Amino acid sequence: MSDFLFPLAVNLDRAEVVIIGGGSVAERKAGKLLEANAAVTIVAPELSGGLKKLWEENKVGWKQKEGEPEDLKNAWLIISASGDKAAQQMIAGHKHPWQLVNGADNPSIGNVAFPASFKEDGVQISVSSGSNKPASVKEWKHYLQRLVKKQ
Ligand SMILES: C[C@@]1(CC(=O)O)c2cc3[nH]c(cc4nc(cc5[nH]c(cc(n2)[C@H]1CCC(=O)O)[C@@](C)(CC(=O)O)[C@@H]5CCC(=O)O)C(CC(=O)O)=C4CCC(=O)O)c(CCC(=O)O)c3CC(=O)O
Ligand SMILES: NC(=O)C1=CN([C@@H]2O[C@H](COP(=O)(O)OP(=O)(O)OC[C@H]3O[C@@H](n4cnc5c(N)ncnc54)[C@H](O)[C@@H]3O)[C@@H](O)[C@H]2O)C=CC1
Repeated sequence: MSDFLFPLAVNLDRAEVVIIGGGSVAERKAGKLLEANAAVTIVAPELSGGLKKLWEENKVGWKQKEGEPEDLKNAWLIISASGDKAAQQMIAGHKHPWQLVNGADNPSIGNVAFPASFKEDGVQISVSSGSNKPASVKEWKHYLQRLVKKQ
């Protein structure tokens, strides 16, 4: 991933998002994407409890298998969240150049990252490190939240 990421605020309404992996990381990403009304499909042999519930409630799709090139075809955004090297290589090798990839389990295969965000008074405030510093962006988010609340 480049060390400069362009901040773009995106409308995800009904956008096709494919998540390869069905564990706790996939569950956190799916939760945020559903808030934005994206159309989320999980590809994974097994699902976490939270994702299983979302699938039972018809809120996400589920292909119960390992990720394959075919699964990426219609995705606007692909999220790599399996922690499986073979799946990461499959995504890096088969994604189209115009597709967005979030390398949640391996930032080097991705071109987009999820910032740490909060909303206050109708304004969304997002923090991104431009590299891979999730703990640092989380601290900045908490600092900014405290600052905004004081006023
Ligand atoms: C590159 C990036 C790609 C991406 O995922 O988009 C990425 C990558 C990785 N994160 C890792 C660890 C954790 N990340 C979190 C949490 C968050 N991570 C987020 C973003 C990003 N994480 C992107 C960069 C953002 C930037 O720097 O600008 C946030 C902001 C947004 C979100 O995820 O939604 C959200 C906080 C939101 C908030 O609080 O608001 C927690 C949980 C926690 O801290 O509570 C843990 C510890 C989990 C544990 O240990 O249990 C690991 C190590 C894996 C390992 O070593 O095992 C990798 C991969 C690697 O480094 O290889
Ligand atoms: N970006 C972030 O915020 C964070 C990233 N991570 C990284 O993300 C990865 C996943 O973490 P967890 O969700 O906690 O793991 P987990 O072990 O709970 O879940 C892994 C999931 O991937 C599935 N899977 C395994 N091989 C697969 C394949 N070939 N195709 C499709 N699905 C497959 C499993 O069935 C399971 O559903 C780890 O590599 C970890 O290092 C971890 C914490 C935070």
